[in-house]
Amino acid sequence: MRILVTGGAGFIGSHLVDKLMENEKNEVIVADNYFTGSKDNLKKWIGHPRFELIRHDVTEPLLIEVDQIYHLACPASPIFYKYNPVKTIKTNVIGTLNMLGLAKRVGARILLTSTSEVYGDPLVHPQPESYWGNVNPIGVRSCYDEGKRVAETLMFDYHRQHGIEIRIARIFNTYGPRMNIDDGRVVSNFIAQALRGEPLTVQKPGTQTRSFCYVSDMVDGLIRLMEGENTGPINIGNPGEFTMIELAENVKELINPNVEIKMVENTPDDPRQRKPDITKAKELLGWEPKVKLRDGLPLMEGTSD
Ligand SMILES: NC(=O)c1ccc[n+]([C@@H]2O[C@H](COP(=O)([O-])OP(=O)(O)OC[C@H]3O[C@@H](n4cnc5c(N)ncnc54)[C@H](O)[C@@H]3O)[C@@H](O)[C@H]2O)c1
Ligand SMILES: O=C(O)[C@H]1O[C@H](OP(=O)(O)OP(=O)(O)OC[C@H]2O[C@@H](n3ccc(=O)[nH]c3=O)[C@H](O)[C@@H]2O)[C@H](O)[C@@H](O)[C@@H]1O
Repeated sequence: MRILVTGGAGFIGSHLVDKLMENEKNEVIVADNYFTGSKDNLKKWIGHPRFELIRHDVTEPLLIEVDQIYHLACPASPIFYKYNPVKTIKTNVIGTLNMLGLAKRVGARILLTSTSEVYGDPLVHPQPESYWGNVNPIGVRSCYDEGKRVAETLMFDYHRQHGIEIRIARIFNTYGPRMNIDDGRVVSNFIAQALRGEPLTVQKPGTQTRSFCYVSDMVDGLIRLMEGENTGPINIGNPGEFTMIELAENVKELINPNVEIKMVENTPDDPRQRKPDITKAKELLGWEPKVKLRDGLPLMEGTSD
């Protein structure tokens, strides 16, 4: 099996590559432009005979021969996807179009890593896949959430029109080693702050919730979805729900009990609550997360691997 992983030099992508490389029948090709990812995340595979790394931007066509495509390429942290929003839209729309074109040409199965952000600031809680969402089409997050919604539409149109085999995962907040320590996402921020002895910056009101999935559980879910028979979309995430104040208290207790918790201003359109309904993943993929937040957080500490 020859497998392309776009965005494979990033956080989730590099853990996925590690897992795929464990199977000696797999050859893995990573295409990445290194915007938020790094070769360092893949250093143990560089030079391996079953591994290839290509510097490539998915907004440009890619002509290779593969059997499966895991399409992850896209900045995921809000500070990075808002940095150049037009580029984020191009990555989601033109990038997904190019990867679907590749899938069509070579007859490959393609999996898109969509996001819980397609539900916007959800009015239904927890969120099942049947919920169509509450998304601001013109806000500062729209390049990402509307971009992913169009990417999902493209996937289904290629499926219906051209018979492409598609899989869509709606990923909920994921954490683990190799997150960029300066990437602004809440778990990496709090851990970095706790290790430096700086106050943990809880954005107001602090009662907003998220559900955090450890990366090994995420990778397991993505591979099961790819190998299974269902197109999705399927939510992949951990249903344990925490307020940002609770998360800060957990990090304080587990990593550095001496740090303060400080309330700071928030950014526009921050979703107030988020928790996956994972009934479909349980029934169709036989998947549910194993790692609890309190067990996963200490695994982040001071490591790059
Ligand atoms: N981590 C999460 O909590 C989360 C949640 C929902 C969805 N997702 C999705 O999962 C995927 C991976 O997220 P992550 O957390 O590993 O993020 P990440 O930023 O660590 O990885 C993204 C990778 O894509 C690469 N990339 C970005 N734009 C590209 C382009 N135009 N061409 C080629 N490569 C490009 C980056 O360099 C990076 O290596 C993304 O599609 C993201 O939207 C992640
Ligand atoms: O899971 C998802 O679907 C999406 O979740 C995240 O987006 P978001 O939940 O906004 O992620 P964070 O930036 O980590 O923020 C989470 C919460 O923490 C808060 N926060 C963030 C940073 C901080 O220092 N303090 C803090 O309280 C934010 O206000 C927000 O309420 C990801 O970064 C997206 O890539 C992903 O698609």
